[in-house]
Amino acid sequence: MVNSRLSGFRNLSVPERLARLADGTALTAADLSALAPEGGLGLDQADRMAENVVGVFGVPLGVAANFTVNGADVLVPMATEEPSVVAAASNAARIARVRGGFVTSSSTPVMQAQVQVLDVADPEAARLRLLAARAELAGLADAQDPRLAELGGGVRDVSVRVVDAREQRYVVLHLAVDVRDAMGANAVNTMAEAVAPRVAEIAGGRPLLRILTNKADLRLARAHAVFDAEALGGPEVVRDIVHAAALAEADPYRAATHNKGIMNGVTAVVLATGNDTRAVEAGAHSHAVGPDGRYTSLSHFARDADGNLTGTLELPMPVGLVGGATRVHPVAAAAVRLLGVSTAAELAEIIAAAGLAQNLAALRALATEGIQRGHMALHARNVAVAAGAGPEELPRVVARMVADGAVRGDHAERVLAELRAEAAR
Ligand SMILES: CC(C)(COP(=O)([O-])OP(=O)([O-])OC[C@H]1O[C@@H](n2cnc3c(N)ncnc32)[C@H](O)[C@@H]1OP(=O)([O-])[O-])[C@@H](O)C(=O)NCCC(=O)NCCSC(=O)C[C@@](C)(O)CC(=O)[O-]
Ligand SMILES: NC(=O)C1=CN([C@@H]2O[C@H](COP(=O)(O)OP(=O)(O)OC[C@H]3O[C@@H](n4cnc5c(N)ncnc54)[C@H](OP(=O)(O)O)[C@@H]3O)[C@@H](O)[C@H]2O)C=CC1
Repeated sequence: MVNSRLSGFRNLSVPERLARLADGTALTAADLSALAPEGGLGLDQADRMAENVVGVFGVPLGVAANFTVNGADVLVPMATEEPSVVAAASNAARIARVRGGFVTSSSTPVMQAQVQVLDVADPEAARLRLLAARAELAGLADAQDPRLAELGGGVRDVSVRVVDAREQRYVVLHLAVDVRDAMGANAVNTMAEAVAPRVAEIAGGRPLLRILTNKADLRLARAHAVFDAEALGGPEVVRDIVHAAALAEADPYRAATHNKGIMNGVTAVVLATGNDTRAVEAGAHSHAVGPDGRYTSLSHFARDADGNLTGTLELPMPVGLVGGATRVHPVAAAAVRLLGVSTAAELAEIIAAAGLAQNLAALRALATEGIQRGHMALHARNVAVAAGAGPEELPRVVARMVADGAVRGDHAERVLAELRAEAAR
């Protein structure tokens, strides 16, 4: 079993970190070479994944430490260009660990496709006719993907809505499909296109859009954790994190930033595993709109009877282990093996835990010393490089900027000039 408590991991060199991962995880030799600087996505592979390819864009892949999810330790791969994200996730997971880590759950992996029908004379009557034809439509859809049915997936429901829009009243049929371990977009889109002519015939109209909805509200992942008051810094910190979360619930201006903090964690794991970041982002933000139409926070924090902080997060999580780039991209395949997950549901739940961890780390920083100290100390490396610091100069420029409390390009240039003048003397 993996021990995610990687003490001192940050102080190792990259090859030392890789050697540490090789020991005690399911990573293969091929995975390790895919993670090495000269490994990864080759141009040939890249050329098959997208169009007009001229190169490969690298993004740092980090490993968040300290995660315990449902009683088992897990190492969480995160692909992100943003400094302090991996540190913050590890930091919050370390705090969550004190009280057992994250407890997660998820719904059945059901994605939905929509079929829009236009020019229907009596939309309400058409709705009832389509509902009466549910079994026929489900059978037609299932016939498109016999493999999915063999794997225990397939159509779970057929529903019909009448949508009053600017142009007219549309009949919109939904196919709800259990897509098992796929993200499922291609699978449900194929089904939607296949049933559309028959749907239009029954409704007495013209079919138009036949596409999945990214409001994947039937495919939810949830994470919960108790954060120990003392480990957080005391009862005042718990109190102020609750106030910070309350503002996010009430104010869309704050909610957008609060949710961006959650997505710092979510998107990094989604990208690392080769999943569709846009689909997950779209699902998350649509889920953040409550029944009253207001945009609010995806997570909730409260003080429990013992004075500790409890945090919960629920969001759509359309991610897969098959299809898309998940198996094609060698680094994504390595990331999945590092996680040790064998179902899309397990992956979805770990991503929810990473989102909650990220959110807690940011809120704790914001409710105490502010974001700049921890975040800017790590961002300082980028500022120093942009100012022209070489590898030898980097640690000294970073240390001076942090000590001076001035992590800025102009200050980096000044420090660099001073260091070079000193060296020339
Ligand atoms: C940055 C820290 C973690 C420093 O926090 P610290 O208290 O100085 O950290 P520490 O040195 O005491 O270390 C504590 C643990 O954090 C991890 N850790 C600590 N440093 C590193 C590192 N360099 N590399 C790898 N791991 C690191 C590591 O796990 C370590 O445990 P240990 O290994 O020592 O037992 C803290 O200040 C923090 O969590 N800040 C939040 C940062 C954050 O949220 N960044 C995201 C970017 S800001 C943003 O985009 C979103 C936002 C903030 O606007 C969202 C919102 O408004 O809600
Ligand atoms: N709006 C959006 O979000 C859209 C997203 N996309 C893209 O669609 C892609 C994801 O589509 P997706 O349908 O997941 O990909 P694929 O069609 O590549 O993979 C799904 C297929 O894999 C096969 N399969 C094998 N093993 C399993 C298993 N254990 N569980 C489930 N299926 C299995 C199934 O049938 P079989 O063997 O017959 O293939 C299934 O239909 C992503 O690249 C995404 O970016 C596309 C359009 C729109």
